[in-house]
Amino acid sequence: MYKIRVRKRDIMAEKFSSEKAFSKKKMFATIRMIGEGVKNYPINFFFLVFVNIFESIFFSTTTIVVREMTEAINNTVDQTSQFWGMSIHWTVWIYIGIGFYLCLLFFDFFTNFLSQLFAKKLEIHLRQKALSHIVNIDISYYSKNQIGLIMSRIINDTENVGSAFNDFFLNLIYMIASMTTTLIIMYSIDVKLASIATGWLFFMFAVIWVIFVYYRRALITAVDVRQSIDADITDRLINVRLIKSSGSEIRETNRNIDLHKKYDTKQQKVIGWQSILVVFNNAMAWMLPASMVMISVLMYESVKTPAELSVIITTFTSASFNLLTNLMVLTMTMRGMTRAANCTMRLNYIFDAKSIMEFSDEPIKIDSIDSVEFKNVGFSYPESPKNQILPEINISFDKGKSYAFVGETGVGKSTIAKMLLRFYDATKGEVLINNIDIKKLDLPNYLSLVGYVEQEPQILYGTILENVMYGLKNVDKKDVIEACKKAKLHSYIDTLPDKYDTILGERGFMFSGGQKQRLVIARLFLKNPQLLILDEATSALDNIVEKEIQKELDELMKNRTTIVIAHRLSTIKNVDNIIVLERNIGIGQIGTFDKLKNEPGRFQKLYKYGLLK
Ligand SMILES: Nc1ncnc2c1ncn2[C@@H]1O[C@H](COP(=O)(O)OP(=O)(O)OP(=O)(O)O)[C@@H](O)[C@H]1O
Repeated sequence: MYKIRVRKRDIMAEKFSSEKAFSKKKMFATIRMIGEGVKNYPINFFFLVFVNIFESIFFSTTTIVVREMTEAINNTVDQTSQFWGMSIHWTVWIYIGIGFYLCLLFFDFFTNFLSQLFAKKLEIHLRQKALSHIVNIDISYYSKNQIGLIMSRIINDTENVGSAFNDFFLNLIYMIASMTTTLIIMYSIDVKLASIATGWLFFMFAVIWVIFVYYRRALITAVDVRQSIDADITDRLINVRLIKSSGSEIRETNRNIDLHKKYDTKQQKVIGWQSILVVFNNAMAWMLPASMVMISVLMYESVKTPAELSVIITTFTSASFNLLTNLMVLTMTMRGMTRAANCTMRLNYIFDAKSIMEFSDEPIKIDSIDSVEFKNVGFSYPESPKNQILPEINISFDKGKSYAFVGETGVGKSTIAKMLLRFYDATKGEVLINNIDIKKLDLPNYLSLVGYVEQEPQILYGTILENVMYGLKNVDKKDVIEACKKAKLHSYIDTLPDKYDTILGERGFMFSGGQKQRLVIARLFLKNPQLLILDEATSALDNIVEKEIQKELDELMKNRTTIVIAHRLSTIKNVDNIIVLERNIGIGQIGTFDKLKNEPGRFQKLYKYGLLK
């Protein structure tokens, strides 16, 4: 029994504009994402937390050193202070202070080192996870989502989650440890003054929180605009031929300037809120120590000796500086939290996208393709489920025979190829390979027996050798040369200075259409597939090149089950069976070329009106 695991029947498209509201769900999602880093790199993380806590405690205890030193200096008898039953001279306090300072530097170095390391590891982990997710997801995801937007998110948001983690999590730990230590010290010295400082802190925290609500929204909007520009740029670069061939360079440049104007406006808002925050922090930074001095004098001038008063004033001024540093840290924490939450939300648009395909838990491997059958197959694209492309279709393809699908444009010929490659599953009925539902097969194993040539050959940036070998195991250069000879490409490659090591540009820019087709054909000679699918493989070529390529294809087709999707007469003339697809009917006619040519029906019309060229 083979179980079919049904995944969520829901294609989630990437969102172009992110949700603005902050929610608990998003916060937990952020923590979960950082948690993935913790799970994968626990030693790095725990050392980091450890040194960070120590750094913050060392920083806060400087207040004690300041207080003890002031007390010792004010002690006119022997210039010592009493600390935990010991009399310590003020000069010794200087050495202790230097010791604390050096420890602080030591911990500061390791906090920085380990935090950067953790952030980068988290970034790499998320990049790999995102890439693995988007190559595994089914092809319909790409009909709804812009490549540029996905790329922008993978590149920027994974990096930002890492750095935002440093801002958020480390500063949070630092702040909690340091603020707690400072407040404990303050309360142990003077409860009233410590309470006033605490009240002050709460007030500042409330104001900073409000500012952050607006800052977050402005930031989300600005990043949305930038990412949609990134997506737009990628799209234009992919289609640079269109820009060049239509002379649209200036129009494109101006369009880009306009798009960036919008980004500029949105960024001004973000910068505005950031500046308000800085001014507020600075205003408070000046006021708190001054207020502490004034309040200390007003409260204690008449009840304490000048020496006691000077100890209180120095200690509280030093402590309030520590608190203010913590407040700066709080701002960074909140900024980090904002960025981390925003990036997580956008990355989750990618991670939450579910595949709509059904995969068997125990996929079946096959050694050969002996039969191919469409049994009661009906199909609508998941992207537009109401539009039925193929009504019920029944047909079987015999081993070693060739078949050609013909029909008007948009009737669903390429859809047949897409189902055989399992880009899509039939909405109704079954596609059977060796009488097994294609859904139950081990897909990589099945596809290793299938060869596919399409109108626009897929060429990757890399050498000719890498491109011919792509997706194949256990092949060497000798085999590649042999295959290129069969595809009549070798003599051309031989004229290139770097021969098989010649780098083909992006999507094979360096090759002509015919050469690209030949490269794909060479790949298939090398692969030696049992099922060959030719989807309008020669329709983009001129007649002369097409004739040459067709010879190579005929050679490739020999004794292989071949399914051709065709527009050209020359492609289908020699196939064993022609299948005529008709809209809303499905298969209208089947027969050899000679039979259908002489039989009244759709095929004769296509033939007579020259629709098959
Ligand atoms: N991803 C998709 N989502 C929704 N509809 C689609 C999708 N891909 C194709 N279609 C529609 O499905 C129909 C059949 O497309 P298909 O590419 O199979 O036609 P075809 O017969 O090969 O056409 P042509 O001869 O022009 O290449 C078309 O109407 C097309 O618009």
